[in-house]
Amino acid sequence: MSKTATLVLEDGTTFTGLLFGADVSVSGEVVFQTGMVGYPEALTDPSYRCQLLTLTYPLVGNYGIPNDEEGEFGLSKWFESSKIHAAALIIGELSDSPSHWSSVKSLDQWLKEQGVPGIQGIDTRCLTKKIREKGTMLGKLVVDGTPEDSVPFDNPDKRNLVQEVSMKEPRVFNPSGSLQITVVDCGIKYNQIRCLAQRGARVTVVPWDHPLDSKDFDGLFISNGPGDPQLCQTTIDNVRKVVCVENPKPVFGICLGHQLLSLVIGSKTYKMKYGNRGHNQPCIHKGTDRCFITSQNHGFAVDPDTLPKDWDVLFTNANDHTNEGIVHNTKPLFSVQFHPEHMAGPTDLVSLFDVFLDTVKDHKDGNAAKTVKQCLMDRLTYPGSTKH
Ligand SMILES: NC(=O)CC[C@H](N)C(=O)O
Repeated sequence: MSKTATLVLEDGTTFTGLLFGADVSVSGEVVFQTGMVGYPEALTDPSYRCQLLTLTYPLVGNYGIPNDEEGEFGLSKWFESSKIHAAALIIGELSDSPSHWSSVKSLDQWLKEQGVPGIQGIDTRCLTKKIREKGTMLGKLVVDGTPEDSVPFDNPDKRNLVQEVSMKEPRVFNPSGSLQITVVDCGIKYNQIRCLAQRGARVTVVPWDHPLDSKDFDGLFISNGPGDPQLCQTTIDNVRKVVCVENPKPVFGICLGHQLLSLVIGSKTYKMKYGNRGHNQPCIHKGTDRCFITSQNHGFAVDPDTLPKDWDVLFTNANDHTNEGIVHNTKPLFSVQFHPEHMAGPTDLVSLFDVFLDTVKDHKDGNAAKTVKQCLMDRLTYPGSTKH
């Protein structure tokens, strides 16, 4: 018989459910994600660190958990990092009979092994509506028998979470690649490394606070990661040294990387009411007006009204009109808020990696006839369109 557990929100609301996974009480920030699939990828995404992740899809775990096999470039084939980073999983109903060719264990078993608790039997629709009305809240999952006061609320926005998840030493992937890309690891998802390496890059992943020197790379990539971007001052200062120069090497940032690039150039970021997490977020590309469906996982956003004059908005969210990307008008610098590389999400914009690496190659060869802004425009224009 499963133990019961209680989810306590900072406004005093409680939800009681059944414990699964590890028998441990935790606290953090309660967020919701609307994806219908992708729980192995989401749970191992370092951007979810210290978050109690609510999945709005009603039945979770039905395709089980795959074996952690090594795939291309020595990266885990199915997971986005080496372990679960979310603090807890909150769901409606747990499937106890997973069925899929790749499944080797149940979600319950995996969470137990990883020391992460889950709670099921929660009215996730009610919980999500509450978060949408009141905004993201702190919360704790308290296992039956544990005194509630012994688990204090813990605000992850007060800590530099990036430092906790970033690699400690530089590491090279695809050493025979021809274009040298330095990747600042702020909590990177493996598929970002894979997307760069698959396109011929030699990828050197460096820790979040690694000093940067343009002589060391042909292009710079800034990864996703957890927490408030304003707490990454060391990364901001390091990136500024290579970006705010007359002729910077090409730069591409994703999610936290987008927020950090924005802070580097003097724009502002803010905490959103409840963020955007899911695999069906529509983003409009400025210039072609085309709408692309994207995967997202973020709680902070860039204020586009604070962009310097030589920068432009690249994408805007069609639901809430928040900023989804920026691009320099003439220099090879751009970044996006969404995840073009997402494994469980749409691949509409995975070609942004091609644009980045083509730009890196052209710059390396002294061949950059077009701005990256124009290259993005060319790539994203509908093939049959007569408009542009
Ligand atoms: N996925 C990410 O990189 C998230 C970025 C940042 N931590 C946010 O929540 O907005």
